[in-house]
Amino acid sequence: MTPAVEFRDVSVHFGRTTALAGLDLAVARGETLALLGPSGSGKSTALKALAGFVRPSSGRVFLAGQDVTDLPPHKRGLGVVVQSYALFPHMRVAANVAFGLNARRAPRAEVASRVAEVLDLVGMGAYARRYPRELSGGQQQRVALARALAIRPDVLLLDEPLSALDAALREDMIAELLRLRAELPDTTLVYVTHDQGEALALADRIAVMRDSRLVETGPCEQLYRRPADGFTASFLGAANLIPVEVIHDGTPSTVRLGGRELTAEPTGALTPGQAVALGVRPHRVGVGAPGADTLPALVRAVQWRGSGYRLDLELEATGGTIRAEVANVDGLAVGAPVGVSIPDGCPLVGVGS
Ligand SMILES: Nc1ncnc2c1ncn2[C@@H]1O[C@H](COP(=O)(O)OP(=O)(O)OP(=O)(O)O)[C@@H](O)[C@H]1O
Repeated sequence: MTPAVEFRDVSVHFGRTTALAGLDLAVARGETLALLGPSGSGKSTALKALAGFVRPSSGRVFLAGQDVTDLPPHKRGLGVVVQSYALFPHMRVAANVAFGLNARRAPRAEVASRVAEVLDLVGMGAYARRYPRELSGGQQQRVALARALAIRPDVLLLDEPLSALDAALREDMIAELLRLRAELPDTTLVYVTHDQGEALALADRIAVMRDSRLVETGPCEQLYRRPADGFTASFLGAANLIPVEVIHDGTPSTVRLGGRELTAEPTGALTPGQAVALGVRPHRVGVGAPGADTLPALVRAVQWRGSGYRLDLELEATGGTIRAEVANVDGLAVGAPVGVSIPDGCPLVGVGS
């Protein structure tokens, strides 16, 4: 089926800065794709190239199979929501939401009913007569969402829509967006965020970006559980990347870590003897008394995080430091020797990429 959105080898340069390098990416109709990456990785540039706010230096952008690279933003029929709400301060909520419809010269009665409909959809039906300054940040963002939805876009672009909101409101808005998502099953969503929690909660698929490039893309659960790339593993879930040696390639594979053998899930081709990294999330690292079955380590730092403790542990086998999250530390202090256990079945990352 023709993708709703497609980037074909899209690059964007600003002077000598490469903001986006050779992006190839397709998004299916009705799919929610999160573009996830750290600050400056090129996510917003990709979204702007799609919206028509920046022109690709090379490559083409397609919407429903149509090459829109040369079309101005208002001819692309997209809904766009940005971080800063960008509502018109001198217009009431209803007029803000009606803006795109009026610009398209929609009949007055249709505008009125459509405005009421989308305000209800985002739970803001009672606020039509207010001015933006009379609304909270979360309410303003809902209005911005209603304004983007008013034109019934096939594709909705959201650029860090929750980043101006406080943590509690952000949680509410994620729930709200999920509800909205269920009501608009055919609308394609492209969601830019640097927050892995938001991406995992909202997206069907995540595209991980780093240094202007697409690193890896896949369904959320696959990227979280079996990331092929070390950057994905550490960015999505803060995995420790522990150097290990391949002993036996297969599914599962066997690797050696500090004289111990573990089974691990390969995410690419392996050869015995190869040095690779095991991706182990902090909550899967076991910490206890030193013993024959464990890897010797020293506690380098202890932080209380409310719900538990975060430990930095120096592994004797590698000399490197790994992070663990445990419920309690029972008197463990900095400098104490401990025994670390790593479960079988962690993914081998950075293989073949
Ligand atoms: N108009 C511009 N002129 C010059 N450089 C730019 C411009 N816009 C973006 N860049 C640069 O391009 C790179 C990618 O920027 P982009 O805004 O796409 O990143 P991002 O991943 O969206 O980051 P953030 O999460 O901080 O918004 C950065 O190095 C940025 O400084």
